[in-house]
Amino acid sequence: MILLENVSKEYRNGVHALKNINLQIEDGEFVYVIGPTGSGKSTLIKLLDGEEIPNSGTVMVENVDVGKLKHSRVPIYRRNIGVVFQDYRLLPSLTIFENIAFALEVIGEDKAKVRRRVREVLELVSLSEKAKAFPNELSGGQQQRATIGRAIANHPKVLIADEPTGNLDPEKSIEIMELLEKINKDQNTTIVMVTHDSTIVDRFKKRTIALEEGFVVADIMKGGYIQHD
Ligand SMILES: Nc1ncnc2c1ncn2[C@@H]1O[C@H](COP(=O)(O)OP(=O)(O)OP(=O)(O)O)[C@@H](O)[C@H]1O
Repeated sequence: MILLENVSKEYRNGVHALKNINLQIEDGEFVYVIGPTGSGKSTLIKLLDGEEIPNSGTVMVENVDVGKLKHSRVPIYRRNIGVVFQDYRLLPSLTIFENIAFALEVIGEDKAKVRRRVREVLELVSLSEKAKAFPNELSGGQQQRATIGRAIANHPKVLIADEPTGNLDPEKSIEIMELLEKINKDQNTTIVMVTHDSTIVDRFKKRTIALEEGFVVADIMKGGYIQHD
């Protein structure tokens, strides 16, 4: 479960990016976070993945008080959540197989187990044929599928995605959404996805949290309002 209680974030330059956010996201939910530019969406993601800490309030992810994590514990915490960005962030000098394997090797998994899991993940994201290719030999959609594969390799209970379809054309965006839905359904992975893409939000209906100027202004459950701050 993800729980934010009275969370505020003010950057050092005085910008109040998030103001008194209260949110609860249950295990296995698939939630969009939408809102205009500068409304605080990425800041919310950064609080969830431990990149930023709140000035006040509590951010709990799977019983971890993320805002109170020691700096040195953040990488360890991140191993148990998957993160996907708009710009893929694959390591260019490693093959797709190695990129996914790397995520498991750093947590000390043994080699045979890593190989088995990477093959499984490549199959799931439909990239088995691209195992030996390098990121720059893949299309944007394929690179994003590889990134998703890397993010879920360690069976995270939570997957956080910041504009995962932001660089893709509509057809490829649909493919990515279908993959995320499959992960959400088959593995019961909780997914929090920031998006600007209203076509996707309209087509794949899900709970939608809307931010404006750092406030949650709507929390819409597949079409019906459930909360308005
Ligand atoms: N590291 C930072 N230091 C100072 N201010 C920041 C920092 N990161 C974000 N901000 C400010 O905080 C506010 C919220 O930014 P945030 O990136 O969370 O918005 P966003 O909704 O993700 O926007 P976009 O849709 O453009 O990505 C903005 O006013 C932004 O300028």
